[in-house]
Amino acid sequence: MGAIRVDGLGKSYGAVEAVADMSFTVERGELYGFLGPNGAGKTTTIRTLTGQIQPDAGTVRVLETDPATEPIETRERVGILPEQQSPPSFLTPREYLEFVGDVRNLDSDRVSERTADWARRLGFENKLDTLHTDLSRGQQQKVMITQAFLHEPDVVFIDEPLANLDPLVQEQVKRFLVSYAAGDNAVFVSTHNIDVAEEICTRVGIVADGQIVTERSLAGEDGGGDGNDESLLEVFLERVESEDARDLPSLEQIDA
Ligand SMILES: Nc1ncnc2c1ncn2[C@@H]1O[C@H](COP(=O)(O)OP(=O)(O)OP(=O)(O)O)[C@@H](O)[C@H]1O
Repeated sequence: MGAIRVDGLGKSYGAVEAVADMSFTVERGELYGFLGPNGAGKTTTIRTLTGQIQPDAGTVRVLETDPATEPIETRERVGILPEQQSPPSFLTPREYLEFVGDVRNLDSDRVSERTADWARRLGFENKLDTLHTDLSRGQQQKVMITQAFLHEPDVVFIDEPLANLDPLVQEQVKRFLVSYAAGDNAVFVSTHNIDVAEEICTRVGIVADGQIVTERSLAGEDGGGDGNDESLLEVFLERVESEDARDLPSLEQIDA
């Protein structure tokens, strides 16, 4: 019984086949990295897993629930940090997080407590009552991270978790994600950042043309891994390099 189960998922937009016969499972305790080039189908997969769009084919289950038909259950047990989304410009972080807590059925004392904790942890205590429109991109990202974890979800989907964060906060967030997954939760991270995936993920799936082309176990916290010496970057380039990219000159050729 996986925390996330995707079986034969297919999704097209008109003539564009974004995801084709995709299957994978993520267990509790895993920090799973979803790696792939632009247009590989990562966002489309996350959108089906979070009930934002319906699959054309196959099944998706999050905590044994169908996110498209049971969105309320999903909302209470799942956290989402969507791609390139900002908190509402006309609200302050405190107001927005109160709203998120309300939607997720948290009592207001817990919301205040967790808001204060997160603001302290990520260093935005002095911005809690400032309108989002007056916050920097990085400060807005901190609020988005907070909303994803506010209700201590069992499963979290995060698109580019470290976008716009300074190196110090990046380190804190990376450590938090590792410890959160280790606490019997499933953390699913979509990213282009191969180094970060290699550093924090327990397992990665490499996506190309709407399918997982390979999966790899990494060292993670337990020092495990699948004993493969090839770097993740090498595996990535090998598996997703397109015909077009192969035709491009190498950097050495350009220098010459
Ligand atoms: N709303 C849409 N209408 C039409 N085509 C779409 C739509 N959304 C995505 N696509 C197409 O589906 C394919 C997969 O897109 P998707 O956004 O899932 O990729 P991605 O892996 O998240 O890419 P990126 O890393 O660039 O964010 C692409 O070819 C894209 O152009």
